[in-house]
Amino acid sequence: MQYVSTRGQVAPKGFIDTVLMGLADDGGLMIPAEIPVISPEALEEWKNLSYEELFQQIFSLYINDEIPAEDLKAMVKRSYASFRTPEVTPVNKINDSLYILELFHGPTFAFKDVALQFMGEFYSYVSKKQNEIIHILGATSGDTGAAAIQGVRGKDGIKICILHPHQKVSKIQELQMTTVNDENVLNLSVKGNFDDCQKVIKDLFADLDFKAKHHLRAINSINFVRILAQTVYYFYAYFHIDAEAQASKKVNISVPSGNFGNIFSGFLAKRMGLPIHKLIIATNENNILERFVRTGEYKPGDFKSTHSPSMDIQVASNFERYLYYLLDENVEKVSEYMKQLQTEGKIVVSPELLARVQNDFAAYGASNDECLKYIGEYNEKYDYLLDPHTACGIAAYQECSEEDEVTITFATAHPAKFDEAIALCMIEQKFPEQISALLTKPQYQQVVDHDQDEIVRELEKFYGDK
Ligand SMILES: Cc1ncc(COP(=O)(O)O)c(C=O)c1O
Ligand SMILES: N[C@@H](CCOP(=O)(O)O)C(=O)O
Repeated sequence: MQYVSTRGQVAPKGFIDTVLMGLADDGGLMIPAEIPVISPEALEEWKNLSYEELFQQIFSLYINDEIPAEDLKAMVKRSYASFRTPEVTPVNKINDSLYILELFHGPTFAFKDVALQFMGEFYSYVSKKQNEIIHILGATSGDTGAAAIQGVRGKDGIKICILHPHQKVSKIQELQMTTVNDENVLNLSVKGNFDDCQKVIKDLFADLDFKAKHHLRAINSINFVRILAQTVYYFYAYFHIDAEAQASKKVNISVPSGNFGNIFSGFLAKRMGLPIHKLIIATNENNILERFVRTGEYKPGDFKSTHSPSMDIQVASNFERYLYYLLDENVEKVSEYMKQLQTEGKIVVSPELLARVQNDFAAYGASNDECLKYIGEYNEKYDYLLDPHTACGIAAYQECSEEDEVTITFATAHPAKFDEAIALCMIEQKFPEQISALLTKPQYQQVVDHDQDEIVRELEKFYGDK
């Protein structure tokens, strides 16, 4: 398997080089040159695999022979040993038309752990095997940062710097990141929003001299390995709903979305042959993706702080990967559209393309009030406490699903991470011990202006010259 850039200016690369490259050197995003298609017979055989076995099957289609099978197996085992359930991502049946895939049983209680625990292992492996210097630079609206830090803290040969928007993440997210005092971790709290943080890191990755000098590696979903690791639970979820529902109903998946990484993994799984009916994009009031699916116009709007802060994102990084497929893998057109986004501030697709978008996705943006309404309603009716991001997923399921369909909604975080919203619903929750323990710990972070030069100076100090 070779990997190419959505903008076509990078020579094809193998798997490990693709992961090390992160953002493609031409400013695009790396994607597989061809997507492998799984036959219905093979899918049938995969149904009974454990999470770890499924992971191994899927990855073996993408990694060539760059990682020996036994090394991959050991990495996967270590990655999921820290999860609180052997199923890794258990499926919970709520009623005959709704299942919830719980993605929050990892060390930092959010779906990011599923891919980032593996990525920590992967970077550690590559650092040792190939003597690579791994200097991770990432941006977070709260969950990626916590999970990435947890995945690599204290690991030899790796340093990690995470930019998060100052006072725009939940208290628990902030504590998860900033109570870590390992020498290889730096938290920069940037006076700005997530889009500002993401722009800074993308600009730094695009500066190829700076990137090479400091050995910058990406952990955000600009990195294809994140996308691939996230496809595993789409397969797992589908295989773990009732056999009868699989056989007689259309199966939708509703995904709380922001940077478009999680749902793009679903798009990939569908192209690999997983029989998903509708992929439902669930957003909050930062509803650029919903507006795109409704109107064909992709235009970042004004940033809003909502009850689901991890999805407070206007510029969805992985949109470019989807655009590549929407434009029939035409790299010139992708480059043209992305340039247009920069110069004119928007992309508008033709009615024909819009029809294809609407065939690929349904979408719904939940208001703040709806988010709280569903938290209260599901707690009362099903005794199930939704986190505010999952509540947006539920709102989208309620809005976009039909009678002959069954929907799997992804629970992307544990409610304890977002007690600010839960408290507004007048619900008192009991925190898991690992979260309560954070409340009394000292914090380590540096507050910086949203100023690239100031951030570069901090990075130069942290990464050093080697
Ligand atoms: C809890 C939670 N839900 C949903 C999302 C959105 O996922 P994505 O950015 O992959 O679209 C995020 C972060 O992005 C998140 O942290
Ligand atoms: N919500 C995310 C934003 C970054 O997304 P990523 O998938 O590109 O890492 C977060 O929690 O940081």
